[in-house]
Amino acid sequence: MRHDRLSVLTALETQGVAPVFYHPDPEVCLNVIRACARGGAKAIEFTNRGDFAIDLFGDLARELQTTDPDVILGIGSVVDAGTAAMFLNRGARFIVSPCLVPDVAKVCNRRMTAYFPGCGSVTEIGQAHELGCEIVKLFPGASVGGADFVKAVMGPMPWTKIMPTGGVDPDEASIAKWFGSGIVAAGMGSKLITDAAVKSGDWAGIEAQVKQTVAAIAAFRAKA
Ligand SMILES: O=C(O)C(=O)C[C@H](O)[C@H](O)COP(=O)(O)O
Repeated sequence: MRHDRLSVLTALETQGVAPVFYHPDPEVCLNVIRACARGGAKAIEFTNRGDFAIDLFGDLARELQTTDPDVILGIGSVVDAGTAAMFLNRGARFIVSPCLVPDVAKVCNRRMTAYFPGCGSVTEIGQAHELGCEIVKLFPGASVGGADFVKAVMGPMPWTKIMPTGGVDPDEASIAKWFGSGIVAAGMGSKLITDAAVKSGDWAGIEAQVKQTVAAIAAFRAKA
């Protein structure tokens, strides 16, 4: 299945939550990724952590392209253009950074792939727009100003699409606060895919948590 830039952006906005995940064991990764997809989050950010994360990512992407072609696997924690290119060549459908790296934006634009740069200021968000980034990651979301920051940015720059990541909870109050501020999606790691669930192999629990989060976001949007 072809996942071009537009369909990746649309999928991410529609599901509203980007699961953020890393584990060194490929079987655990496949179980978590499939649980997220069954829960309604098919676009998933794997993070570039640990030795050989690139090889692990390539193996996962190759397997999923055959078994689960609707999964949209992206890579996070990419901070240089060379690494971005290597992940693109291993099947990454989108690239995420903790910071704003213009050279990564150029590589992604050359390959017509969505890039979500980490931004922590209005100036960085403006630079991301100039570099062609449709959605910017606010990172670390809860620490650089939270929902109040998003609301303030949306005043003078209402075309901005923000995806906070870092410290975002999946509960209803948190979803109301963040989505009420004008975000288009949120990255969620440790609160969505808990260490306890991963350690105990509770894939059904992860699926249920993702499903509940996607539904809560959809319900908030329907009301707003
Ligand atoms: O590595 C990345 O690309 C990151 O985005 C850093 C963290 O994994 C996320 O910020 C998740 O944060 P929590 O949802 O608070 O667990």
